[in-house]
Amino acid sequence: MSVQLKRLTVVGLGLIGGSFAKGLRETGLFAEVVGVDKDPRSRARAVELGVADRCEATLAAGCAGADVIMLAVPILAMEKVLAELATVELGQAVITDVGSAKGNVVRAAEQAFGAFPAAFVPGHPIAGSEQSGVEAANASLFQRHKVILTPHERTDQQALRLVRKLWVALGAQVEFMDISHHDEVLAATSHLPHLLAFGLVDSLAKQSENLEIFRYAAGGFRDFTRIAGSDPVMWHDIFRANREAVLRILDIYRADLDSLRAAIDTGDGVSLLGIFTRAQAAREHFTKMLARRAYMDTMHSQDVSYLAKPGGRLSGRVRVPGDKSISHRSIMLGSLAEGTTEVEGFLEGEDALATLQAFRDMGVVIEGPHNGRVVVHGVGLHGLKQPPGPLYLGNSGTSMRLLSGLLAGQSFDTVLTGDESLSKRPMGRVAKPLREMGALIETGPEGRPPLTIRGGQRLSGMHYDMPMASAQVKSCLLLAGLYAAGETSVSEPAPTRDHTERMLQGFGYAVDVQGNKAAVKSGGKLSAGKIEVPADISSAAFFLVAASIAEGSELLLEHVGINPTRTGVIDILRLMGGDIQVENQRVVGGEPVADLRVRAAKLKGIEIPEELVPLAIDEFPVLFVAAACAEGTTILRGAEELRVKESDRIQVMADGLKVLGIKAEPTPDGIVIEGGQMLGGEIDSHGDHRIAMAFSVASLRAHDDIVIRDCANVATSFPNFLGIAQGAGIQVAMESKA
Ligand SMILES: O=C(O)C1=C[C@@H](OP(=O)(O)O)[C@@H](O)[C@H](O)C1
Ligand SMILES: C=C(OP(=O)(O)O)C(=O)O
Repeated sequence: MSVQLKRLTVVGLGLIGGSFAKGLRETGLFAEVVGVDKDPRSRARAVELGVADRCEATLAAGCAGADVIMLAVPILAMEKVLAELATVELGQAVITDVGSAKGNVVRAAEQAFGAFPAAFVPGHPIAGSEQSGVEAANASLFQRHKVILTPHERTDQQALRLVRKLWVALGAQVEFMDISHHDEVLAATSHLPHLLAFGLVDSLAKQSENLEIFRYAAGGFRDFTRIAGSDPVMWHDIFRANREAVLRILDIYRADLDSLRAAIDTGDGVSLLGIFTRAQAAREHFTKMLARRAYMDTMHSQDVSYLAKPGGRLSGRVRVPGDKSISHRSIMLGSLAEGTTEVEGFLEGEDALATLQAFRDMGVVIEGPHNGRVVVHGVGLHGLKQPPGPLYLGNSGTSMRLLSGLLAGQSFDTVLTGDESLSKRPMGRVAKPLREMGALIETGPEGRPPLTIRGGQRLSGMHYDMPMASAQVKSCLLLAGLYAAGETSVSEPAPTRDHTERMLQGFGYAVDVQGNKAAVKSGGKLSAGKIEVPADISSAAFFLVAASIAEGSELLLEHVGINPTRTGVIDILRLMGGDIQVENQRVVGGEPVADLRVRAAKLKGIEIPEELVPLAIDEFPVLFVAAACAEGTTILRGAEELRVKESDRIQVMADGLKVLGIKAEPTPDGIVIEGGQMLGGEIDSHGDHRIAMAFSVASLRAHDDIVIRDCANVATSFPNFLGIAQGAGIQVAMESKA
């Protein structure tokens, strides 16, 4: 139990000061709460309303013997109050404030006290309301609101801890920020929007036909101008207090407004679309961020977990989302092409969206995605622009590796970053050959992200013999080859997915493929076209295994891409005794597509042929589940690449299968799995989407519930996995936290 403090003094009994006083009074942290206000009516009301125990008219009387003094006066009055406070005997009192700009308060404190007082903790609660005055005081006003504390370098740590504790006691979320950064951020996110709202309403109101205008002013006007109803005096004060920061952001906005004007004036539709699509995406991102915060609040930042109930049977027809590899490439090549590329069936998963956002950041106008439809306004091979900051690629290895090749040939520098999993994945495999071509690339320790790629280098074509079978490395070098002098060729130790080669050819760019070698020459151009993305066989794989292992199942998977460099999962399941029929084969946009009919079958353990490994590389987690349901032993070799995916998929799957009671022994380059009866248990997916989905499928043959932890990343490759899985007959759902 902490000791009760003696006295809190709140100077200024408006909405914020009154709410602070009332809230803390209710916590009982202080023996006494004293209010100071010039206005006798506010003082009387404060006592009547239980905001303060007593009130005083002067600082000297109110602050005597205070442990904490909160300054909640209007921001322009702060200077005067601080000057007066400096003349009062303050003892050990900690001082804090709630001003919406911090630089001016800090300067006023320095001036008043000679030097910034160590006991002063500047702060700013981001909470307000259209109401004002002590009558509006609300003890829960700050609950779940952010409070930004901007300690000065002289601020005492103990004082800071105390002020933080008070805000936390009021239910606020406390964050720390540098003083000038606070003022810049608030100028941009709060002050500028208020200025625009006040300005627009005034500007329209001054028009002679204003009555007519307002009569037709509907939702857009109302939404945009709601904040023009705020307190004019308070805002007048804020713009004077935060003058510099507001002017800086206002000038930036004025320049952008001029560009908008010019685009309208000249009929430049692509620029307008660019601005609107970028804004819409940013706004959506921001809404999600806010929603996630709200969600974390109530859920106490727990992970997303799945609960899979044992048993089930699959039936019906399923169309899984679009192919991830092809979706990435549709954005990349569409951006580098000349003309407009229309994409259908685009995967709206986080990985492909990370690629999309990266190209938006490099100035490409991209419409959508809307129901899988994306329109990319290509800028040509040399039309990308330097992004404003690092390109954040989330969980996506494909984005980072392919982009590194493409960016090595640009005239500008870029930095590529990713989430915790991507930050551990090896990038030396692309950095090394790119450097041999003349690229300048810095990596983090041990060749891991972030990658800094220096622009303006002259790349030379070369031949590279890949030490591992990797479509990402191959694609990376071919993309760099578009910018390298002469010919760039790559040979691979085993066939890997060839979507880059196919799509380049589809865009009219010559790729010379001879056996295991692919080559491009620079100097060509890409011509935009139409792309139809088939359903992703890597996502379909969960259902191929699910229907194979669940007795009595029959399922039709529609419109699945069956590019021969991707069909290892079908071959392996068939070797295990699986019953899969390929129906209605056709070629769509240069990629073979079919419907896959799968029926339950008695599976048997096999030695997986090594040449099938790269052709089923992403499907092994769920194939291991098939092996666990098969009779006998399944042996995998030559698959060490699985150890450097989103997780170490050999180890993580072995650990999970063991939890379920299956004998699974990892080897350096594979695994040995004995088929058997799966029990239930709790599995850690290590944030790996394919592990989470694989164990959801395992539940069909488990004896008990399977709880799968850390499943949020399923959205990277398979949005709405739960909905589709449930529809087909797998009893998996988000675990509800009772
Ligand atoms: O080129 C691609 O789109 C991919 C290639 C594979 O990676 P590697 O090249 O590392 O094997 C695969 O695992 C990944 O999901 C997608
Ligand atoms: C390995 C995968 O993706 P990436 O390398 O793009 O992260 C995957 O989706 O299984």
